[in-house]
Amino acid sequence: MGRSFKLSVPASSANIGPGYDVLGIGLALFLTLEVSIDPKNAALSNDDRNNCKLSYTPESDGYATVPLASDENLITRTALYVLRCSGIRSFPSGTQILVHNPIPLGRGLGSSGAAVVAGVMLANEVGQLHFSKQRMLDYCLMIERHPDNITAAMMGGFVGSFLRDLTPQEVERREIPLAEVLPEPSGGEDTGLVPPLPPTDIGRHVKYNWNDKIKCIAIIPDFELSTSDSRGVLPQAYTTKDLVFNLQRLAVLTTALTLDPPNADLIYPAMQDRVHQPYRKTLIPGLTDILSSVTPQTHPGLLGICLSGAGPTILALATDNFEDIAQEIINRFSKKDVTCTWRLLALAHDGAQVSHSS
Ligand SMILES: Nc1ncnc2c1ncn2[C@@H]1O[C@H](COP(=O)(O)OP(=O)(O)OP(=O)(O)O)[C@@H](O)[C@H]1O
Ligand SMILES: N[C@@H](CCO)C(=O)O
Repeated sequence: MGRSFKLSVPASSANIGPGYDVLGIGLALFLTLEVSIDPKNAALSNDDRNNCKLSYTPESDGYATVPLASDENLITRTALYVLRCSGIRSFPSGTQILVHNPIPLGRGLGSSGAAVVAGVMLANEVGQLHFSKQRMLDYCLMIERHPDNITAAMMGGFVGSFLRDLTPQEVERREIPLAEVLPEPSGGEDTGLVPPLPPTDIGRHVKYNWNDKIKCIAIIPDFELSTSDSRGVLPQAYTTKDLVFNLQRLAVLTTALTLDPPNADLIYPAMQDRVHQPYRKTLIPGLTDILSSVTPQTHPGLLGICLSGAGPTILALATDNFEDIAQEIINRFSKKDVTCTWRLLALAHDGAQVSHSS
């Protein structure tokens, strides 16, 4: 007797200006997986050594480029890691997975966070592991090691998160290179080794309220910027002045986004940042100009503007005038020969979900 289920995981925008590696919001743009497990289909799955036939819908971002071998694809590789931590070496016989991914890859909208969350939830379902969302977060955080996108994708809503202090032994476990955590694309034999289990209860988070009048405009440049490259340009140390600048704004912003009516005089300055955006301008043509010249005064309805995650997407929060705001940013990017698309997105309040059909 076969079984099937569907997973959905929201996109996310991290940082929201001053909350580098802290704040995230789930966005109503969903990575979905349709999963069926039927031993009768085992023959169909024999193209893969881990019993898994993976495909993407043609409309998916990355349709032509993402690897489909289960030990190379980020979603299934993550799932294999979680299964192997529980002593399960592969997917159940006859596993078929159809992925639909509308989240643009490498643009700062949490595509990798959603893929990792989907992978952990996939393992939890196929392996019938019965993990809580909190324990699943631990597994996600072994792979994507900052909590902002992961927490927003798993829990949904507007969230703040941090990683608890770890003991020296736990630190050692968490700092194991990713290549030793995730199963290596092998083309060879499964070594049978049990990968390092994540420490328990690593991530702590809180869900803030959100004024639903505030909508998210994502202006998405047509080039990819990997998170690791975008983290690579950040300094190792900051001045007290710059840290205090961000902390003051962060404290005000988390409540400012809950107030009614939304107050642009409070939100716009509270979304300024001195920790990551100034350094990332070298990777994103026109960034400084866009962040400083599109304001609530030039565009009524705009509340605040920032880089989404590691970029290059720009996130504008607004109550009105969405098309004008997006078009202004698109025009400014086009002066730097960057073309863009844009989307108006609501908050995804609920985070990752699984639904069973039989
Ligand atoms: N649905 C998916 N299926 C397979 N691989 C994916 C998927 N989503 C993301 N990835 C992998 O993650 C990479 C993008 O991750 P990266 O962290 O650089 O960007 P991002 O997550 O989109 O941005 P940010 O973390 O700033 O929000 C892709 O190039 C791809 O290798
Ligand atoms: N906080 C992360 C989000 C991207 O994953 C960064 O800005 O690098």
